[in-house]
Amino acid sequence: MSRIERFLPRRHLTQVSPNATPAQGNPSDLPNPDEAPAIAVEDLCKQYRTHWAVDDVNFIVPKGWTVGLLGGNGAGKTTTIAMIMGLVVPSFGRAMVLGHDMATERHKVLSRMNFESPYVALPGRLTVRQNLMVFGRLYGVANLKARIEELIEDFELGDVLDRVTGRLSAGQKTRVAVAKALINDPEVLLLDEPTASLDPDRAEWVRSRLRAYQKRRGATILLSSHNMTEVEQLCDFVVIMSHGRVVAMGRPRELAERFKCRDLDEVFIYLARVA
Ligand SMILES: Nc1ncnc2c1ncn2[C@@H]1O[C@H](COP(=O)(O)OP(=O)(O)OP(=O)(O)O)[C@@H](O)[C@H]1O
Repeated sequence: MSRIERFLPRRHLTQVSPNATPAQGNPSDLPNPDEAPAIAVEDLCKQYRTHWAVDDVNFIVPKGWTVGLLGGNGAGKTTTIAMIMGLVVPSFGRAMVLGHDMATERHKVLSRMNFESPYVALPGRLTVRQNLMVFGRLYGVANLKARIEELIEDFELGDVLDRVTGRLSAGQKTRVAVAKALINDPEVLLLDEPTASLDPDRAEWVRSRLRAYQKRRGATILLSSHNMTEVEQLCDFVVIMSHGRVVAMGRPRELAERFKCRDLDEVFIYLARVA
């Protein structure tokens, strides 16, 4: 049995096939079934009092893939991501990143990963430049000044660099937060609704920056989003959750065919009503 098959969910639909190709990649980008996935979520559960926020979730994210974690409000996406980051300890099961159990060994892997969410604010009283310096030092970035200069150029931060972060517009804060998330050139990037507060034009701009980063770095991205068009554009594969459980997995187009829907939007609405 290959490593990928070991992570097959017990009850739910298609897992990433070892013969699959990332949609955004090229045919040589087959996931190696014997290579450890970048992220492996195994029998993951989180109980809050009597409520199971995450209930026996299994999936993998092969190296270099972009996987979307979808589901309605309260489905368990943020709790799953928090366990993958090692911020919430699972009640049962484990979340592995680059071969390390995040509940016990996150110190070994934190410098190789990063996170962005518009709901997690950067320190508001620091200027943008100070925030980038602080997070760069926390992540132990070598040649930090040069890395910050690259990010200023990539994310067009020159005009806000010496402004206090807390007083920026939502769109400007998102640009800074994505730049912060890339400061350590992460191999694994977790994004919780990265474009939630942006207008369509800015959202597309951020997606283009993320695509460029993923391509240059070969990074692995796990992305939660309520924007199905965004997911179709960015993701090779999606995992859909409802009430703490995985209810469907597959490539966006395959899922639409499987559920006889026109697109992922319709799949989402269908599963939200029946799952
Ligand atoms: N710290 C907590 N204490 C108690 N219950 C919690 C806690 N965190 C999350 N929950 C509950 O767990 C469930 C899953 O929440 P979670 O935030 O993971 O969902 P989500 O899929 O990210 O939702 P949304 O799309 O609305 O952000 C919800 O019912 C929520 O109320």
